[in-house]
Amino acid sequence: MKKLKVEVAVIGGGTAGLAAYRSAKEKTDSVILIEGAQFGTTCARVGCMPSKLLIAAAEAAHSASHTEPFGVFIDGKIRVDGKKVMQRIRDERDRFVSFVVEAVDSLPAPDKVIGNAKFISTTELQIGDHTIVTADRMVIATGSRPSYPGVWNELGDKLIINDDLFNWTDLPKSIAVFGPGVIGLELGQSLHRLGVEVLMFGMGGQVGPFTDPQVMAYAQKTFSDEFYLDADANVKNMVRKGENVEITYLDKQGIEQVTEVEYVLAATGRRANVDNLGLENIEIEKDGRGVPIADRFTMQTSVPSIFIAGDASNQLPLLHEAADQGKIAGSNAAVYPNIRVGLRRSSIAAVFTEPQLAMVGLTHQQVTEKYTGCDCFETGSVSFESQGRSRVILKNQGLLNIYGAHGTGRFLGAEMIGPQAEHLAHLLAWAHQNRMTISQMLDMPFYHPVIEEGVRTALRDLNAKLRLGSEMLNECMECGPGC
Ligand SMILES: Cc1cc2nc3c(=O)[nH]c(=O)nc-3n(C[C@H](O)[C@H](O)[C@H](O)COP(=O)(O)OP(=O)(O)OC[C@H]3O[C@@H](n4cnc5c(N)ncnc54)[C@H](O)[C@@H]3O)c2cc1C
Ligand SMILES: NC(=O)c1ccc[n+]([C@@H]2O[C@H](COP(=O)([O-])OP(=O)(O)OC[C@H]3O[C@@H](n4cnc5c(N)ncnc54)[C@H](O)[C@@H]3O)[C@@H](O)[C@H]2O)c1
Repeated sequence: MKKLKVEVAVIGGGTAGLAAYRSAKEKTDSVILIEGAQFGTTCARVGCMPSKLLIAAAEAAHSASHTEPFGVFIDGKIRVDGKKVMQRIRDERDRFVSFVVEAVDSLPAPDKVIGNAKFISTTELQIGDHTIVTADRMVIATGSRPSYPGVWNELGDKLIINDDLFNWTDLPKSIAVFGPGVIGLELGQSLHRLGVEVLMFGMGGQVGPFTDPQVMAYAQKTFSDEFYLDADANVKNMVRKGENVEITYLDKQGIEQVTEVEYVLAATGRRANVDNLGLENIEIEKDGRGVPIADRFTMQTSVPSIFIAGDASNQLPLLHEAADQGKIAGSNAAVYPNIRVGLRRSSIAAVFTEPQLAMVGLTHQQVTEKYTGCDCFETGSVSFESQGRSRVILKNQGLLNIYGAHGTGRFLGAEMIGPQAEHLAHLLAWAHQNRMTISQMLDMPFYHPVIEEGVRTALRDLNAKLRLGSEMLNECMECGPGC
């Protein structure tokens, strides 16, 4: 058994682990990075990037087949070549992965250890069956994996997760997607737009990441209008039938249906990779899901010398959060016990469906919990259905709800479904981090005709409800038509 002794050991070589390694390395040379499978990151290999590549192909197919309302006709058949679609996704994905792998290759060889890490004690790790690492401080950055009912494994290779989909060499004819959450919607809608027959089943009515019932209802209707989506499905049975899966379910009218699909995609949420880490060998405070509890400003767990970052922390499983948390955790592991609070940005999340979905700042649920009882907040809204620029480009679907505080007039948060929500969300997140009031946001420039004018309408609505600024005018003469 090889023995290594270091100041800082980072477990997991994904986005959070790499950020932790880099920031620890700025403070001490005695750092190792332990990777259990392969470098390249979840984001590049099976997450953010290949999913956006699939969405891009779907958008191309969808735009090409929706030109007629503009008076533009494509004579002849629009053909989706599944093999070519998947080839581009895999090629581009491999390119993104290669950049990460190249960066890892450039790190000093002695700093990298390959093998699964397990805690023996708070200062000792067993790596595979070959190395014992003694480290004064550790960072857990082991990511997450899909979580689904174990009984589905009986479907064998007909049950897939996101990782499998991006290795396809062709598109299937049909798929049942379980989980209309972020991953299910992005992948399910794309496959539908590429000509795959999609059935989507949810649980308890949840659609997307929303907590605002109005915005969620809008999303449910919008996606249900496009493909079969039952957000509170009653699936009676699911069995393998040769090369297909037979699903028996009650449809939305309560009538039993039996259908066959080529694949079942489990997109029913993710769980932190902390269950195989030997945490039972150390006394560390965990939440109900067995995830070490950590201070979100320092990423320190209840064992002062152990820090956690990225999806493993189960705080906000997003790429930029993994990078930020990794930086904080790595830096604090290096300077412990003189740990510092790291930069925590305003929260922002975007889902790349069409229409896009986004959340900024406090969610509706958080605002309601914090401000109910004192009648202290209001909601300003805009529908994108009549919004000028959105109508011009025929992307006029969506609803934006913005929350603001009485008295201070401060912008608290927003949830939205709508055109270019990824960009609107950034504007709003920057305003949120700058602690702007609704009036200050309204003092900012708005061009015409742009989708951002819709944000202005919601802000005006909100200010009127907060009884700040001028009364809401239904027809704003100076704004330009349809703003
Ligand atoms: C389909 C999909 C789409 C997504 N799209 C987006 C998006 O558009 N935008 C966005 O912000 N986020 C997106 N995400 C989320 C984002 O990918 C993750 O939040 C981010 O990649 C998490 O990084 P991480 O470093 O925590 O984990 P990872 O990158 O998974 O790294 C963890 C590493 O730890 C290793 N490991 C695990 N256990 C051990 C062990 N015991 N010992 C040693 N090593 C171990 C793993 O092999 C892995 O390499 C998406 C995720 C998915 C699945
Ligand atoms: N664009 C992005 O930023 C992006 C894209 C993909 C993933 N992600 C990250 O990955 C995380 C995980 O995404 P996810 O989609 O796996 O989880 P999720 O929590 O967003 O969605 C899971 C969905 O599955 C449903 N569900 C649970 N059990 C079910 C069952 N048995 N049958 C049917 N439905 C069931 C839930 O009600 C929920 O709607 C996200 O929270 C996000 O942080 C981000």
